[in-house]
Amino acid sequence: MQQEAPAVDTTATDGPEIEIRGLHKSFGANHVLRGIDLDIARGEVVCVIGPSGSGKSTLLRCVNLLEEPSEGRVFVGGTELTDPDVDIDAVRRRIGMVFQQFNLFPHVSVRENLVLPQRRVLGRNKAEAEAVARKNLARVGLSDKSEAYPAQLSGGQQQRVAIARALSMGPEVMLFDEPTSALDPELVGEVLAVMRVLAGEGMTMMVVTHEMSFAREVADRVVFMDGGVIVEQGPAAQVVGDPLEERTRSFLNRILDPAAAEAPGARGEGPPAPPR
Ligand SMILES: Nc1ncnc2c1ncn2[C@@H]1O[C@H](COP(=O)(O)OP(=O)(O)OP(=O)(O)O)[C@@H](O)[C@H]1O
Repeated sequence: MQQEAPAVDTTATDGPEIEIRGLHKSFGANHVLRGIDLDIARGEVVCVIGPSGSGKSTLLRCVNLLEEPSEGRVFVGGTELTDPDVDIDAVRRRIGMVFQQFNLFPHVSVRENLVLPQRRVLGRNKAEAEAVARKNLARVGLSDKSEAYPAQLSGGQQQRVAIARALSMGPEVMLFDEPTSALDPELVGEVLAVMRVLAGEGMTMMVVTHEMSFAREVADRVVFMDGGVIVEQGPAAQVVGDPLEERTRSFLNRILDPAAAEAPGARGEGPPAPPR
């Protein structure tokens, strides 16, 4: 029987799980990524922050070749995605991606949203796909919604289904592109809680987010991008708490509104909201 890959394979490997070298991406005359070098270790959680248009989503999309880099190399688990001879579909299966929009199939149940991709893409039999679906719905706390349709769920629940769907494919790494940006504020926490559990399990994660609380509390490393380059990176306590670069500082000042931090009722610690 075909087994689902474990969330983390601690037996492998020496090199980084994600390796990005000299990555450039242009859309016509718009040179969006201007030489990105980034290594992400197995089990590491990296948050990518930066102003709108700085190239964060494009970077993420280049990591699973939803966008084709104009120049540079990308490796996942030691396999070069940018090698023209690579079986890109096979490599992509090792990479789970969660978007701002959940993109669930609206006309089938939650359970079938998890089962169908496993059957179509991985060729799993029905019983096995159902078992994996059950396991991953439990993992995101939605076992009781298995027979519901997406429209019957809240946005937070739909995003948790989208995460469970990605996990059902047994990925080695998970990419999150602003996974909470489309959610009402009261629903953000439940999605972050699921991501926090995954991080605790040792999943390799690359997360584009404006959620500074998540970056501070969960990320092993924060990468600040501006103008298509990495301006600075390091532990969240440094990059978010005490940035070295003026560009990082002014970005953080813009999003972490000091007025809100000092508002009556604020406790003076942790990031104010909004933005989160
Ligand atoms: N498919 C595309 N075709 C043309 N231009 C694109 C495409 N995707 C992104 N861009 C451009 O690339 C630039 C960077 O966009 P990107 O979405 O990567 O930035 P971002 O940092 O993720 O911004 P945001 O925080 O607003 O999502 C923008 O100027 C955008 O218009």
